[in-house]
Amino acid sequence: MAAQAVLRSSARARLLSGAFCAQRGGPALWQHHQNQRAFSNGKILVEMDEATGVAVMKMKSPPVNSLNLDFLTEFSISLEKLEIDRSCRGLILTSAVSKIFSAGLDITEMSGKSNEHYAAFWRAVQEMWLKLYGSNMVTIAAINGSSPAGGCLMALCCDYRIMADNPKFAIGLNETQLGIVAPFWFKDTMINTIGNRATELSLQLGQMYPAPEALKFGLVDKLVPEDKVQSAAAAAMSQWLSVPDHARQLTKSMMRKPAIDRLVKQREADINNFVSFISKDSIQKSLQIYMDRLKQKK
Ligand SMILES: CC/C=C\C/C=C\C/C=C\CCC/C=C/C(=O)SCCNC(=O)CCNC(=O)[C@H](O)C(C)(C)COP(=O)(O)OP(=O)(O)OC[C@H]1O[C@@H](n2cnc3c(N)ncnc32)[C@H](O)[C@@H]1OP(=O)(O)O
Repeated sequence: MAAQAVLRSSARARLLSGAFCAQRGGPALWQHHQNQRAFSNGKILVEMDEATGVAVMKMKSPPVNSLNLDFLTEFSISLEKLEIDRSCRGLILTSAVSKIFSAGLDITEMSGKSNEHYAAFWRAVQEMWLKLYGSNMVTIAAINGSSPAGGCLMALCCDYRIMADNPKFAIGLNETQLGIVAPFWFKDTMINTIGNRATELSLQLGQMYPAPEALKFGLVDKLVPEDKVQSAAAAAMSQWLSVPDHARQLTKSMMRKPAIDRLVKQREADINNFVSFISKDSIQKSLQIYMDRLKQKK
């Protein structure tokens, strides 16, 4: 809990000091309507039901909800805002973009930029993971579309995953297919979900699993028809919220703290490692080839 407390208090200090917000022109304010509250800061919409204490966070950064520096900053601010709100007990993470949950890290943020930019970007990716994986809220991913790499990581950070039963939607950590490597904390998150052997296969092959296969591997917990994803997430949430918060939170922390502590201890080294890896000519070339292929498939 100590690392989590430090994280939470430093993030809270930043939030309250407005360091993030000043940079982005001020915090998004709650809008009230009956027993609903909502705020939006451009790429993310949050709607909270005050009666249930459940917030729904919708990623809305078309075309594919790729995780760029702006998105990640807004995501972390939004999450922190919910985390410090004592009336919010549960979070459903989903997408407002049709057919896509999230395309993962924005590849253009990892190509042709300065080392300073890579470092700031990676710090933001770490921050997203630390906050979501370490959240005290019940977190449920309502995966209503494809979810490669960083998108899969976001889903894996949640406590429970419900995916649309459509074989066209795939999920997985496909980094090796891009010629890059999932860092140890991506790997740890996957091991904690599906176990060591399945993770080894999955990561080495850079495997993307169509929804039915993802269910077999335990990468997601439940499949439901596409139009039932949100209602199934709400139903699962009420079951999770029937457990006393303090007991559930301590249990969650016990399960996740070793992985979180590991990154907290090595945060700067991990950033340096990312920067030296991603700035290599050979890696830049691989990413370029992958991006060219993506564009050519049209
Ligand atoms: C010992 C250890 C040593 C070293 C480790 C050290 C450090 C670690 C180093 C690196 C770690 C990096 C970890 C990286 C994680 C990631 O998340 S990488 C991103 C992976 N994502 C993908 O592979 C997704 C690629 N996209 C797709 O498969 C498809 O786009 C889609 C299935 C998501 C959607 O398909 P469609 O609906 O058909 O849409 P389009 O393909 O036409 O795409 C529309 C538009 O969006 C652009 N785009 C798609 N994905 C991305 C992306 N991730 N980033 C940026 N842009 C993206 C795509 O090019 C199209 O653009 P336009 O052509 O319209 O301009």
